[in-house]
Amino acid sequence: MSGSAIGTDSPAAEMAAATPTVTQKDQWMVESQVFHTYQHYSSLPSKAQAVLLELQRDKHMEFLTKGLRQLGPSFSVLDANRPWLCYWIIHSIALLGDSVHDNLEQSAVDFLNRCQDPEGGYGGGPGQASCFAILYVFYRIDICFLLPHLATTYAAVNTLTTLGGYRSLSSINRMHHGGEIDVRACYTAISVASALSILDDELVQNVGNYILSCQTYEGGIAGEPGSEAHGGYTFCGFATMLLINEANRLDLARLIDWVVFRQGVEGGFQGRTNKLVDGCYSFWQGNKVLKELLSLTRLPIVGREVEGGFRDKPGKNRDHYHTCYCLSGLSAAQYSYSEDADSPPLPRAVLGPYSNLLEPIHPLYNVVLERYYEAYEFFSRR
Ligand SMILES: CC(C)=CCC/C(C)=C/CC/C(C)=C/COP(=O)(O)OP(=O)(O)O
Ligand SMILES: [Zn+2]
Repeated sequence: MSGSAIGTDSPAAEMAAATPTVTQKDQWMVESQVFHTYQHYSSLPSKAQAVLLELQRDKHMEFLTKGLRQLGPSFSVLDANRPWLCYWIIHSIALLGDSVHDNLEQSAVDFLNRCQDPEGGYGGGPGQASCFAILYVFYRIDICFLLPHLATTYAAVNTLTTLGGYRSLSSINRMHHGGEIDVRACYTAISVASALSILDDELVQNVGNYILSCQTYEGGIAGEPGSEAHGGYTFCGFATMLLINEANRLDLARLIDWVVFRQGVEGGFQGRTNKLVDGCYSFWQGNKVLKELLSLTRLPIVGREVEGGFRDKPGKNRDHYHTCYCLSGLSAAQYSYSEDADSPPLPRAVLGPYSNLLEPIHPLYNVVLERYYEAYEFFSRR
């Protein structure tokens, strides 16, 4: 899909003509150069080097589909993160403009359905409560005992939105009671309620006051009142304030200052003061939500381009979380200059060849934009 976003009269044709042939050795040279850059805090790769940074879509797809298959034929691996793994992998695949095979899609929908609590919300997997987990492990009794949780509910709803279609969207029961208290919980609850068109005054009551109480003296937002400001929670807090139309209550000038100063000289963002940059903050901090900052956004090139997948920083192992958020941050940066989703980004907004262009995301929910529209249509009519 990404390729088709390039118009015939697009300046991408110019860029494509200028793109040199890239060997695997070039790829490694560029990556090791960036690694060197990262180690010594000097400068970003030059334009000539950047043009060699071609996204290895096939390798990323291989890594991602292998990850889904490793969950087992009915996603039976015992891991409380399975709804998150589904989201990180399936959203990454959608960002690459690809889709999962129909039988894997069916397994994902069935699995998430088994994680769903009859009262609403999703747990980390069927059989997550300890005594029932023992039954599950020893007797393979999939009794669907659930411990619904806001974070896994967000992951499940975003996965089902990304899969799209009647089978997937109609499997969501739009009810849930209770939950934990912090800024991530505010975001996951408000994001899910908004995406499913069930946001109401009762749910929104006091949420803005709570988030205001988490904005720190530095200007960023902490997970709880009195804690340190952090990029992940700053995204959650700010996105929530936008979703409930209360963003202007925050001290936006200090918030912007805080985010700008989180950008490292090597490109990319650190999550908090005096910490190292990490690829996932390219989404949490570099996202279009913080629009004023977009012209400053640069991505650390942390792809494991030969084997597929992305990682926190060079030297670390690849994982599905960082693959999801590096690709999400990359997409946000690529579309940062675009006025609307219908006009494809200019080549200068796409690091490397124009074929690196990913699908656009909805910056508040972090699902591919067209899947968000489909879900919006679906739920706003029910
Ligand atoms: C919706 C959703 C999933 C939200 C999650 C938001 C998020 C990423 C919160 C970050 C939590 C946190 C304090 C990480 C610090 O990890 P660290 O100390 O290992 O990292 P650091 O050195 O970069 O701070
Ligand atoms: Zn990270």
